[in-house]
Amino acid sequence: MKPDLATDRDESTVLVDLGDRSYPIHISTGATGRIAAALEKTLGQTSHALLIHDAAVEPWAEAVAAQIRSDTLRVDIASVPSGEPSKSIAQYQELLDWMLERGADRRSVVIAVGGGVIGDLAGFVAASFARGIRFVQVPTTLLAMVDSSVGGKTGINLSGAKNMVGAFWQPELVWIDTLAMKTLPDRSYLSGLAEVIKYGVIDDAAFFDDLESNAAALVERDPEVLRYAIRQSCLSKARVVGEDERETSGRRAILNYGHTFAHAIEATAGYGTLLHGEAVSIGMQMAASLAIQLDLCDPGVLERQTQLLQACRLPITFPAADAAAMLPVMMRDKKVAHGKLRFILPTKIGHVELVGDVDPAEVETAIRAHR
Ligand SMILES: NC(=O)c1ccc[n+]([C@@H]2O[C@H](COP(=O)([O-])OP(=O)(O)OC[C@H]3O[C@@H](n4cnc5c(N)ncnc54)[C@H](O)[C@@H]3O)[C@@H](O)[C@H]2O)c1
Ligand SMILES: O=C(O)C(=O)C[C@@H](O)[C@H](O)[C@H](O)COP(=O)(O)O
Ligand SMILES: [Zn+2]
Repeated sequence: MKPDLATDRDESTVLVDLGDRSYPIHISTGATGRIAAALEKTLGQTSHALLIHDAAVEPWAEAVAAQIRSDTLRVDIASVPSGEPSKSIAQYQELLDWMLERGADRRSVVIAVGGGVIGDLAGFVAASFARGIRFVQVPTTLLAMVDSSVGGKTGINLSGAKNMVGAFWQPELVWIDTLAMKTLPDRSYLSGLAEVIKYGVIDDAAFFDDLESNAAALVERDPEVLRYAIRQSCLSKARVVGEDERETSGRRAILNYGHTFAHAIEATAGYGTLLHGEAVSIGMQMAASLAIQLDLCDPGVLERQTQLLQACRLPITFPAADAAAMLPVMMRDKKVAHGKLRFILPTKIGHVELVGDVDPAEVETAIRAHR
């Protein structure tokens, strides 16, 4: 079925300010009928686009392709199987071979249409093909709209380590149209709310308050509340990425709140068993418990976080969590420095810190608290 591209004209733009790598995040409900003009404005004249999409959003990808295809712009389309296992070396290689076969060159542009899996995978293809070609993010999940399409972290998984192979490679444009979410299943939609709540805990106490007040509307996908949540999340992410693009100063690491636990859960449970956002929800619970154990914050932080996650119907425990299996995987976390684990831990709602040299016994206790 062809998606309805009707617009309600409520649009805004957030700038990711990175000097000559700056780009806009365009947020709308129904502006995809104007994506061709936006692409031309951003990229100038382009003759070849390689559109890589999640198999589940084929109609949306076809609609985007129909908008941009012209006598002067050829659009090739590749469909990728849905799900986390597609962030693999095998799928990456298949796409590179396809790019070569389709005659891609340094003037071609990759367009990623899908959730975080497609954005990360297609972004890494763009980052590495011919040593890097331009790419555009067209996110179709809430999680991709609020997080993965912004900031230029691209990559694929190794069997025992999430996102272990990849590159920082910024898109030229992020095109968010919330109409794409009309077909998004509840489980995937709700998992995106975990990363939304993350911004409240790490960076914006007032936003956390708003989320508490509007949790029911958010779960019901109220369009106005949703656009507000997407915009606030993108503002937070853009600001943090603008301050520390490649996670060198430690500032960007705050976006990793809950992720040391989450990535270990994802890898040990098997990729795709839990959605990334679900693992992040449980990981944030473990991180908040660890912070309380280390006397960094009071239990009220965990209580408020628990209530908001539950109001958003997110999981807060993982009964199969296996601390003995998770700890060695956690040692491969990208924040590990000089062989020591480092965690992003809250001191209060709206503020987190990078904490090093944590006793593994405390980590095990925090994992067990949420089994
Ligand atoms: N690069 C980053 O900064 C960053 C940030 C956060 C997460 N991530 C990565 O993102 C991935 C998770 O992203 P996700 O939650 O979007 O998962 P996903 O890409 O797997 O999408 C979730 C599910 O929704 C389906 N889907 C997507 N759009 C749809 C639509 N509009 N209608 C119907 N079905 C649709 C997909 O087929 C899939 O089954 C993880 O690999 C995670 O590591 C990356
Ligand atoms: O953009 C970032 O920086 C993040 O940490 C955002 C996370 O939500 C995201 O899951 C990211 O892919 C994790 O990065 P990694 O460096 O820990 O693999
Ligand atoms: Zn994440």
